[in-house]
Amino acid sequence: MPKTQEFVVQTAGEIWTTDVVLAPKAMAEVDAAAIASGIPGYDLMERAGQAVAATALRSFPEANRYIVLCGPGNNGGDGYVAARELAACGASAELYHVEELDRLSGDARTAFERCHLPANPLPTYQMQPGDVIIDAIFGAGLSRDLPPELAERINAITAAGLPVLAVDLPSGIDGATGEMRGAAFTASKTVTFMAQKPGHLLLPGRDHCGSVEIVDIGIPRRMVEAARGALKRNHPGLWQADLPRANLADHKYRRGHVSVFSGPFNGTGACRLSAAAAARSGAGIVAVAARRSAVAALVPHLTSIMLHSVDNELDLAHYLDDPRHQTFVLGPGFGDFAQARSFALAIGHAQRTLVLDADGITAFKGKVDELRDAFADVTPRLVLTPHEGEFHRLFPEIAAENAKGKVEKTRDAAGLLGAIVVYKGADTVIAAPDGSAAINDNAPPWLATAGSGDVLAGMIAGLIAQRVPPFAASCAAVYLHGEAAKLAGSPMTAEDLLEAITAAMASITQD
Ligand SMILES: NC(=O)C1=CN([C@@H]2O[C@H](COP(=O)(O)OP(=O)(O)OC[C@H]3O[C@@H](n4cnc5c(N)ncnc54)[C@H](OP(=O)(O)O)[C@@H]3O)[C@@H](O)[C@H]2O)[C@@H](O)CC1
Ligand SMILES: Nc1ncnc2c1ncn2[C@@H]1O[C@H](COP(=O)(O)OP(=O)(O)O)[C@@H](O)[C@H]1O
Ligand SMILES: [K+]
Repeated sequence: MPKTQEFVVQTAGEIWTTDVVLAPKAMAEVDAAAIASGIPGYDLMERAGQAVAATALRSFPEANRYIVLCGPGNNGGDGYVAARELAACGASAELYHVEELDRLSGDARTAFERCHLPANPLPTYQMQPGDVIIDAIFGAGLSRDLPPELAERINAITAAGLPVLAVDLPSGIDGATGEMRGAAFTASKTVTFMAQKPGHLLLPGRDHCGSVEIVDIGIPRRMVEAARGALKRNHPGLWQADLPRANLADHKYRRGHVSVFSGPFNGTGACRLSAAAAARSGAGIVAVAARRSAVAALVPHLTSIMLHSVDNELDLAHYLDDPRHQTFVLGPGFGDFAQARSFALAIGHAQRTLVLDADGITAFKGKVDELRDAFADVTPRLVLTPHEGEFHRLFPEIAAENAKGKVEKTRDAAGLLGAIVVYKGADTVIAAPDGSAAINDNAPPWLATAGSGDVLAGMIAGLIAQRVPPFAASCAAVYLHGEAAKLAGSPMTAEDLLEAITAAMASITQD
């Protein structure tokens, strides 16, 4: 079974786990569709505000005062409902508004009018120990940087260390991209509605949300599911069914062959990490393909992993004559950019599958078209695993589009290249040319250690070699990589990470 989720939807005690991620625009469309279907918009706001009040009482029972900060839109509307509910429960609730009250309209105005609590301008708020801030200033409608005086106020509250419960999103965090717009609250807890937004999962947004609670406010779940589009939170439910199952009729070649290219004589460690990771991920045979000058360095370090001498393009052509050699890793520690390019292109033209990492990515700086043409196919045969620096190097125009977040950038790169792109980091995004995308959030900080990227490239190849489709293989490998790091614990070396792959796989596979 999939592992338990950190995110839960609560409906009258019922707990619903969901991987749905909706950008604010998609959420607004769902909202509008629900209202068009006959559900009054104000009812949604009532349930949202009541859920916030319930969470405030449950999570911060020790509060002296609940300080509800309300913005000019529907996020503020949720705040007025929450304040009313808290006061009705006998709690001390005080209201502060950030804009002129005459700007309120629609459901937010109704919520304000039904609240019957005095509302004061935000600058009159005097912080006191024991205050709990309910942040209902901006949510999905944040459209620009915060005004400087509001940013200052938020920073002062943060500096005072008062606990913050955010409504939908911490104000200042862009729900679509996770970017901070001038300043942002750092919440202990965030209550959101129906589905996660990219800003809850992408950095820095994720670090500002605290724990995220997803509340069902009565929009039919089928509407949420129908709108989910192609963006998901990465978790085993997405790819578990694609993972290979042990089959008594298998032989080692049927369980997949992975070839990893080595670097030069003094740079063979990276390829050995990739090769070992491919083997640990279940590939039946793994081979290192090395330039002649590196063979002597590799011989003492390889046992179950085979070694082939592939010195030049002619050797590679012979190697590709063997139809069992289907899946390749090129880049970790490779060095020679010209040869990296010619090898990668030859693999592409030979209709094979390639995981291109590290130096293999950098080698195609300014030459993305050649790579795309060599791997052009109906289904992607190329997986690219750039970290931020490599992504900027290969896709400078996409990287410079400041209005776009990591999901859009990864999708654009995948579309441009016709490849699966795994844009690494603490919030790795995996995207396919058809727009499918997943955000990963299980990687512990200690995964950022030398060689862990080499391990990931090998894991992806190891799964692809076992016929897991490349997008599913990439999502699975990224998730298992994070799980393995958690099992290995901190501090961790890339070798420790390798050791933990088996247990990580066992923890999510059924057999
Ligand atoms: N989805 C659901 O199911 C439900 C969602 N609900 C709730 O609705 C929320 C979304 O409401 P929303 O669309 O009214 O947007 P919201 O975040 O209140 O902000 C818009 C206001 O802020 C202003 N503004 C923006 N940026 C600004 C800036 N930097 N500096 C200054 N002003 C700025 C903007 O002004 P404008 O850009 O128009 O000038 C406008 O006045 C959502 O987060 C959730 O809490 C529930 O009630 C019901 C069910
Ligand atoms: N702060 C972080 N928290 C969690 N995981 C991280 C963090 N930074 C990087 N990672 C992950 O660690 C791995 C590092 O890969 P890479 O940068 O290629 O390192 P190397 O080249 O040393 O192998 C990637 O899988 C990346 O997603
Ligand atoms: K908010």
